[in-house]
Amino acid sequence: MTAAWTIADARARRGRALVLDGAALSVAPGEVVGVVGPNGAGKTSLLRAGLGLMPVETGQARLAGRPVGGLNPVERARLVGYLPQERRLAWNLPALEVAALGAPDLPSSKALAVARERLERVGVADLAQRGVLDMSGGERARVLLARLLATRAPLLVADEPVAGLDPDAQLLTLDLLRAEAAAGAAVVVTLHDLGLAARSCDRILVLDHGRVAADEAPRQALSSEVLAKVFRLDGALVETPAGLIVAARRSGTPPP
Ligand SMILES: Nc1ncnc2c1ncn2[C@@H]1O[C@H](COP(=O)(O)OP(=O)(O)OP(=O)(O)O)[C@@H](O)[C@H]1O
Repeated sequence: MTAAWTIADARARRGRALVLDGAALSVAPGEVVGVVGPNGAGKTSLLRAGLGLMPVETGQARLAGRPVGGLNPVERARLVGYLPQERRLAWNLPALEVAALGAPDLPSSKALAVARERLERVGVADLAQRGVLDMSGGERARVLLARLLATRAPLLVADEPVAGLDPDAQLLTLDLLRAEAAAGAAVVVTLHDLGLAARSCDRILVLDHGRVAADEAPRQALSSEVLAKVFRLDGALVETPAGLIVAARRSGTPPP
């Protein structure tokens, strides 16, 4: 099966600093890949480089087997829906219209119908007519998730989609992304909650200083060794009735 997205040997700088140092990623249809790593590890840079949104010194990125650099914006938008980390919005459009921006390929009435359904899925149908700048941060984040889901793209890339969301909305977000994967999409999501990543992702890519420290099933990727080396945590994945969680304390600190 052709991978939905591959990035190989990505090397990139921000200013003079090397922020990607040979990083790689691949995701197949039906798969949810979590990208984790400490602040500044290069997660956003990897996504942006792989989508052709940031220059690279070396590296090859392909969407559905096609080099990203050779795609025009319309072709790229058909292949991937992207939720950037920065939730910046300039215009105070109603939530419904913002969500409908995810479906520019559809006639307006159909795009609005898709948008309405996605707003329902993310639990903010009652805010459909509210301006997105007149909402709480978490409500706005849900509207932007609805916009991502409205793309119906075969690859969904979400950069910290649960930031600022309440616990129920965090779990709902991952459930919705998992449902997209079950329906055949490839999903890549960056997360800081390692337990949520372990419970929700088929595979976890751990980035450390722009390099891949692990790219495996959650139990292997988030081993105690990786938690110590990459995250400077003394900890372990623990099975609970609700699934895996990470129990950890900062390395070198005494138990409570
Ligand atoms: N606009 C920028 N200009 C200069 N350096 C930048 C810029 N954005 C990011 N960087 C640097 O690039 C490196 C990687 O940043 P990146 O945003 O990819 O990390 P991240 O893993 O997504 O971090 P976080 O978890 O904090 O969101 C960091 O060292 C960061 O300081």
